[in-house]
Amino acid sequence: MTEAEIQDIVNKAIQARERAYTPYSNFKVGAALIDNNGNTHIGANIENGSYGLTNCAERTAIFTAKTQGMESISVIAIVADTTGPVSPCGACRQVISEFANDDSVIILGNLKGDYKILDIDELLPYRFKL
Ligand SMILES: O=c1ccn([C@H]2C[C@H](O)[C@@H](CO)O2)c(=O)[nH]1
Ligand SMILES: [Zn+2]
Repeated sequence: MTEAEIQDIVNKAIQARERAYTPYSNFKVGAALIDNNGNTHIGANIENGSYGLTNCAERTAIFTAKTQGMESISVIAIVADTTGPVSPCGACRQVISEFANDDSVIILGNLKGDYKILDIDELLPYRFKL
């Protein structure tokens, strides 16, 4: 990916983050995903008063994308207001793994513009797969 392409998808994740519903943690996360068809999808974390029903930003984006015809993830960018690049939770790593392949580009960022790029083996080593 070019630097401009990286910035573009990270910016979309930053915009998606504004849609987060976080009355309990006040920790907003945004995600933007480009699927194998070249379509872009966004997601934000949606919390719930029962806490455990909270949906993370990455999973919101992935479930939306799958519903709209995604077969695999080409690129996913995830951002939060963290000191370094955001680190996705274990559940989200497993869900990303379900739709990732060896070429999937996973961009972890923050609002300051720090980012790191990983592949799925780096994000979730020795992952469960049927
Ligand atoms: O990978 C993650 C980890 C956490 N969160 C959200 C869930 C919750 O709303 C808030 C605090 O855990 O951050 C995400 O969106 N993605
Ligand atoms: Zn998560």
